[in-house]
Amino acid sequence: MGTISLVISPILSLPNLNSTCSYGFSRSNHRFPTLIQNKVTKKVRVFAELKNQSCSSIDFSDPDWKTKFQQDLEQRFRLPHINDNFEDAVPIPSTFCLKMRTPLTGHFPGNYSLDEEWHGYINNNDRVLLKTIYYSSPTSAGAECIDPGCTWVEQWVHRAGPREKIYFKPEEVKAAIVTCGGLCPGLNDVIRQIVITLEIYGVKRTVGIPFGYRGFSDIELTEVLLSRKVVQNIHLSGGSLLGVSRGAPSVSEIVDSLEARGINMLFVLGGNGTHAGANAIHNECRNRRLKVAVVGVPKTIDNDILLMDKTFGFDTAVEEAQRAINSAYIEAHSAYHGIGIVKLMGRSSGFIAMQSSLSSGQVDICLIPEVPFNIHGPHGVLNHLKYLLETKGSAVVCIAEGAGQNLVQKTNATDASGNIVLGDIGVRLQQETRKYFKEIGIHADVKYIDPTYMIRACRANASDAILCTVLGQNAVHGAFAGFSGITVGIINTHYAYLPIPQVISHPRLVDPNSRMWHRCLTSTGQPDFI
Ligand SMILES: Nc1ncnc2c1ncn2[C@@H]1O[C@H](COP(=O)(O)OP(=O)(O)OP(=O)(O)O)[C@@H](O)[C@H]1O
Ligand SMILES: O=P(O)(O)OC[C@H]1O[C@](O)(CO)[C@@H](O)[C@@H]1O
Ligand SMILES: [Mg+2]
Repeated sequence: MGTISLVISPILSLPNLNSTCSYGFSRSNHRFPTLIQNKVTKKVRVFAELKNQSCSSIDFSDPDWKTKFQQDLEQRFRLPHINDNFEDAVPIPSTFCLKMRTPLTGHFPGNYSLDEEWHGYINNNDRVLLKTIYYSSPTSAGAECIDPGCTWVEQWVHRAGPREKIYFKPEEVKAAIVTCGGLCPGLNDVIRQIVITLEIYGVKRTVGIPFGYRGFSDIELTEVLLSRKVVQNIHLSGGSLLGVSRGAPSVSEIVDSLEARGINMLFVLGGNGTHAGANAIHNECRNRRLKVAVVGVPKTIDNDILLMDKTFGFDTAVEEAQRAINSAYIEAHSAYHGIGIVKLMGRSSGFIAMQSSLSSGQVDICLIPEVPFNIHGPHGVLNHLKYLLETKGSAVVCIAEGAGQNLVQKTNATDASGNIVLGDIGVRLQQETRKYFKEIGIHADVKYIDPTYMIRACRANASDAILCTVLGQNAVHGAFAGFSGITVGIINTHYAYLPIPQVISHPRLVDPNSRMWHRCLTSTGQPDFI
């Protein structure tokens, strides 16, 4: 498939607020922007994320800036392929059948002609449009602009799905699946679909690596044989059939283990840390000239992976959070001057808190990491709670675990993967609320709910189950197509392959200038707390 480098590619452009240059106006105190002067817009906000990108070095007075910019992006979104290392690798016709084949014969039923015009595979030149809104001005709500004039630039990424030609003979494949990081609804659904799809291609050897990357080095842990029969019902429960862990052996140890086990397809389910690991494994395999396809499937209830509409597990988390919020509401509503506080997950990003608040319609105050707030003072949260008790009689607060970290004691601790252990803002807010109302002599009945692990451990809801199914299948198609160092995601409701570094350079964040955050504010009716 020399097509990888020869594609007549639609031009790719910078993709997302969270990973691109972005010019626009923020409604309130975004924690990143710095103000710079600009001829066109007088003042534009440039998000710190662009430090990773080339935008700051673009000379917009150059008439060719757009072309140069697009060439750069096309390069960045090019999918790494085993052909890069094995130029003589010869593809074979896909063994993945789009028409039903009978399990007994392994053949297509009749009426399938090879020269049929429609064959249903994805063409390597197919693309998915990353951005679908034309912003006529950087002042438009949520505007994500590349240049100060907010020029329209088409942004394309590679469409996911089965290719006509494959780079692995199924009988030579030993595939492995590993699930890392924290739990997330849908892990079992993805494992199941990967196993099933591999079998459809004709793979006979698929194994699960137990307890995340740890399973590669811990000799007490043995790989689990996986088949359609083994995984048939695993999606009916939450968690991961294979187990998860944080912390890991070195990349070199992992690749030693891959070599020793004869694994040549590795499916890695995890968040940004796991994907950083997957990319490092992919690079190490390249360095050692091993023909191994490493494909990620982004997993995180936090929804903090760049470029994607959402990650699997997020929808379920939002749905499950409704129960906690509703309980907090009922408690608060049934008490004299009741205040219900719910803490939801979201280490760096407030997506779960924002969407759960929006969805429930029962939240009066939503606090997320991306938007600074004060607890005390005339504009503080407590003063607004007082107002709510006086006017409504009760109040519900939904707070993300990563919110207000400047207001809690730093722990200076990290978990086994190196993630910072956060101070408990939920407990702090609860304590401060009790103290405040006691001090001002107003009765307040404060109830605190922390449902975090209950939300993470449940099985995927229907919408996530479908997402998992498509992602799992596409991960296998990507590996067979010869891509490595890639991940798969849903973008504007379509499915795409992306080079791993493009989605993990930093966590995806709620944009305080986005329509969604503004909708949340409209719904809660909360003021700025600064
Ligand atoms: N930069 C990195 N390079 C190699 N491996 C990494 C890197 N960062 C994390 N890992 C490994 O990836 C695994 C998962 O990382 P982590 O615990 O951060 O979870 P995650 O994938 O980010 O998921 P979650 O969303 O649950 O935090 C761990 O085994 C960790 O050691
Ligand atoms: O307690 P654990 O397993 O380290 O996981 C906690 C973290 O995992 C996440 O759920 C992401 O998977 C974060 O929201 C949270 O901070
Ligand atoms: Mg992480």
